Amino acid sequence: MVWPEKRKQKGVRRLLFSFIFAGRGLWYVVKNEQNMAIHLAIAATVLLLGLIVGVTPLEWALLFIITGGVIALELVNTAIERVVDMVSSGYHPLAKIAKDVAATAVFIYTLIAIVVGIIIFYEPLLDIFG
Ligand SMILES: Nc1ncnc2c1ncn2[C@@H]1O[C@H](COP(=O)(O)OP(=O)(O)OP(=O)(O)O)[C@@H](O)[C@H]1O
Repeated sequence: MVWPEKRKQKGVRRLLFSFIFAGRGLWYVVKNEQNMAIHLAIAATVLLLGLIVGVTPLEWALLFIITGGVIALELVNTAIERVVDMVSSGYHPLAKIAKDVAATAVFIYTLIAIVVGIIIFYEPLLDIFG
């Protein structure tokens, strides 16, 4: 099913509606999920740190992949949580598995992001503060 306000649109306007819906989704998660605020603050800090220490183009690419990846996974995690809440009333073992697995995906990617961040920033920060 396509939402009526988008179905009416064609071409570029339809694309524009997709961006508007995506923006609403992002805004919803930022407003309602404390974890997302934390992820965004860390992403901003990491990118600022990248500017300060002057990372290479390849390192910039990695930083965007890890920070964007954590944010994208948190969005998918929230979407899964909402769908599970919508279809399950009360406690259900499958609801628990779905939410736990989705949360684990965010957790594992976050751990990987931390390791990549340490690899990139360890030496430059040691040079500055060591
Ligand atoms: N309907 C349910 N049935 C069984 N277990 C559930 C159900 N809803 C949540 N749980 C369990 O409680 C945990 C927390 O669920 P919740 O919906 O609060 O997710 P959360 O990760 O804390 O969400 P948020 O990111 O909004 O804080 C889940 O990981 C799951 O183990």
